[in-house]
Amino acid sequence: MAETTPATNPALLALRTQIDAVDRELLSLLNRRASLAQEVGEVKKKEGSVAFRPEREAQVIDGLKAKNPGPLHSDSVAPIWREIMSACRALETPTRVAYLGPAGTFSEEAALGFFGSSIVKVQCASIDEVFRTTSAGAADFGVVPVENSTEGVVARSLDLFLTEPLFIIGETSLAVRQNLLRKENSLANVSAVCAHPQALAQCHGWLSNHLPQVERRPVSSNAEGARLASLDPSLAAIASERAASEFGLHVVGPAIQDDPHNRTRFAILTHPLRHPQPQASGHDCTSLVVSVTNRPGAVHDMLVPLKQHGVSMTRFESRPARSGQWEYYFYIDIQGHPDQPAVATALKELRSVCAFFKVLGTYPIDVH
Ligand SMILES: O=C(O)C(=O)C[C@]1(C(=O)O)C=C[C@@H](O)C=C1
Repeated sequence: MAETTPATNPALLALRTQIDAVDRELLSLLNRRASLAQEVGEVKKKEGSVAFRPEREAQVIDGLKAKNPGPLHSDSVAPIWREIMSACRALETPTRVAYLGPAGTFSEEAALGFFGSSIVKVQCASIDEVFRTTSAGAADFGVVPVENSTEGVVARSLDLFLTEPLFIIGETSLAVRQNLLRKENSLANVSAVCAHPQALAQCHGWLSNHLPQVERRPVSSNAEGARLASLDPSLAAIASERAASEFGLHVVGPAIQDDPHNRTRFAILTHPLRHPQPQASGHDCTSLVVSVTNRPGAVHDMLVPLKQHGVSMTRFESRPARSGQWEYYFYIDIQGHPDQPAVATALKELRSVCAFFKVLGTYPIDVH
């Protein structure tokens, strides 16, 4: 049974006294760290440089994970230090982050996971608005989904990378657990299931088995679906547990995604005039979008420079170029940073064989 009276066990009391002392030491150390970050902020202001350094944050976390003696689990190191650095960064300058809202979306979870919770949240109504808000400078950074392990690419994000003047400075990925949420604690008499089209697709099998006759209603985000379900008891929504508590809904179907390993990858965007490209962290990725003229062997030729210079490719996606000529844009991720001579040479040679070539960004590989 849960403990309801004050603890009297002397061993427990003694241990808690020690924990209190350690916490006070930690607080004092954290404040020392925060003062140093404030001084770093002053130095950066004088030299006119930016506060957020994704490569430095990645190195801090990588370094601590490598030296962690335990018993603290290594997976706990990244979230703890992300929060510490988020709080320290907020003392240097506010970080305004745009993402697909409202509160409770997976995009919000990704934004908080990447930047920590000491941010200014800028909630947007669509992926287009995240790009526009970040381009216009109403947010310093934007967080957009780019790929889901069940459903594939998020086409709108990839298309906007082509036209918007933003570049990628980071990535983060989330395990996506979808749940059926309702105001009533029952699966009976559901008139429609409201969710983002990606979520409806990720739960296709479960919906076909459990609610075969029920309308599937696409809405702008899962959290918007949850908001609608909180207003109309006949509706159900597919969304996160966070959204359930945000909108006071019951989880009537937990983990209903067809793939138990369902993950979504997000890109962190910024404007090149407001933020420089991150410096090399030692574990970096470079994202590009290219096209080649439609001739036999063109795609093969395009990849030869990567092979010749030993640069490994971790992603290769195609999207129709909408020219009506069966032409495609290829979204490519390679490992490495253009500061590395082999990467720089491979990119130079690749550019020379492409009809279109744009570097979308260079950034530290996700260290969660
Ligand atoms: O090292 C810096 O440049 C800092 O500003 C300090 C710090 C940190 O708290 O460690 C905070 C923000 C930056 O994004 C990187 C690291």
